[in-house]
Amino acid sequence: MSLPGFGTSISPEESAVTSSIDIPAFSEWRIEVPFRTYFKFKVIKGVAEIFGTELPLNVEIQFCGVKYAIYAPLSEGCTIEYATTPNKENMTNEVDDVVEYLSEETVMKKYINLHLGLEGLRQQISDHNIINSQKAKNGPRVLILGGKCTGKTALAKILSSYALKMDSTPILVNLNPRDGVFALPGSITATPVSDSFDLECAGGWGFSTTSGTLYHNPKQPIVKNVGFVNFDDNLDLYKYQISKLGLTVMSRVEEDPKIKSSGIIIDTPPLAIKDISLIENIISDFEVNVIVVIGNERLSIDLKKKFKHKLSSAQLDIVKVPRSEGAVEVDESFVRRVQEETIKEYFHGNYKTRLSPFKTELEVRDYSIYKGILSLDLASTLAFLPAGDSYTADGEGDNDKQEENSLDKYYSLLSEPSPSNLDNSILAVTQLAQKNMLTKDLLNTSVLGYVHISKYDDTKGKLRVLLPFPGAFPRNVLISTHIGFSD
Ligand SMILES: Nc1ncnc2c1ncn2[C@@H]1O[C@H](COP(=O)(O)OP(=O)(O)OP(=O)(O)O)[C@@H](O)[C@H]1O
Repeated sequence: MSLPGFGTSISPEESAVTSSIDIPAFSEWRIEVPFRTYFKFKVIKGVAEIFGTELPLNVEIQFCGVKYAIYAPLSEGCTIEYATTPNKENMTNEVDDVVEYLSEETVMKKYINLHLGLEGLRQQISDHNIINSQKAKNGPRVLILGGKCTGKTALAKILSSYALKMDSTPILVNLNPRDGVFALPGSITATPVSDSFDLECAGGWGFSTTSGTLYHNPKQPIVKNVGFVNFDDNLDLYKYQISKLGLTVMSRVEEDPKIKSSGIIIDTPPLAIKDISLIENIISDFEVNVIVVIGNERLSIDLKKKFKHKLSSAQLDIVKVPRSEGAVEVDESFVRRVQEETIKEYFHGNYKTRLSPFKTELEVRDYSIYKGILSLDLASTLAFLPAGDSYTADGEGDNDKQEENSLDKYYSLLSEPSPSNLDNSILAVTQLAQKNMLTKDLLNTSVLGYVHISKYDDTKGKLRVLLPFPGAFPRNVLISTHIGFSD
């Protein structure tokens, strides 16, 4: 058992026995569970929540590979019973210790105040919209900004979960392609949050409708492909996809009065003032009217200077909130492991929901496969072109008319598929049928789902493919991502 406020380690052997802990009111119990350990627990008394999602009473919950805070939001506090066991799926008997400590220094009250401010706006707008249905207004469009691992995603989860508790349905937008939010890493998504998150899933989000009808209500995201985990691997493609996602979200908002008054919550990759043109794009694409800056005074001052005109005309509010001490730096190997778990779960499910993926073979010649261009590769390609020439997917020269249909900054056709560029990779299946496809359609399409290529047999021209469910595979255009995975 730990002393409040001090980190200790629980080794899985010593804790085959169940222990319990009382979390005092308005404190959080921070836990870091490694991938080789299962942390099983249940709330046996009081109310407990993780990043705004309330935990059920007396129901066993299981985590592995997470850094979470269990918060007691009510004055009676709560009691948790827990035990740790080795994660057998790792095929090793080695286990790692869980790090845990109780903290009274939580920022949750400040985050709840922020939520209450947003909820006040939603109520005013909802009342206005009932009376003026012809001139209905949009709910708050909140952009969360901050440095690396400052708890942006945790705050996005808290604000969405609390909005849901007040019967709102905000759209949660994830612009960080490192995270797979109801989709695979390498994408940006927008998801109406109409039910709670499934914290036991990789990343703490839940399944999407691609997995079918499940134990926990699956969500239906709008997905745009980026194909990279680092947003600046091709900034032009990233910005383009953000603007297309913004258009889709803003038209979705118009179709549904509840979503319209609930507003939008946007999570971002770590951005600084040097990324101001990207920040300006996001603000205009999603009509952002509230910016929340986490723990970075300099950034909030710089933004206030930059958007002075919008602040004075009350078009924009900039709010600074403190960073939680619990938000910890995660290393590259941890991020990669969460990405792998997200991909594994997409095809195979998890311990609670087993899915039945389907293996099949496809003829490569039946498909057009495109691949996102890395900015670095583009720079070297352009360096080899004679002056005045531009590279297009059709291999034709440059002129004004072709410019708008040109893919040259974004995608190139994989004209020579090979094991080196296809084996162990993820392909996004677009909504585009191959027939009569225009290059600009490829940029504007959304992602229908993903497949995994385990092997490309170049002598037979066949791809060995894993699909999330059985059935005929649509002859749609495919986009090969830079996301590797071996099943
Ligand atoms: N209060 C907290 N207690 C314990 N862990 C926390 C807390 N807040 C956040 N974390 C954890 O700290 C890590 C970093 O937080 P988070 O992912 O929210 O930051 P981020 O700013 O979105 O990161 P990135 O810069 O990678 O986008 C995550 O593993 C998250 O679960």
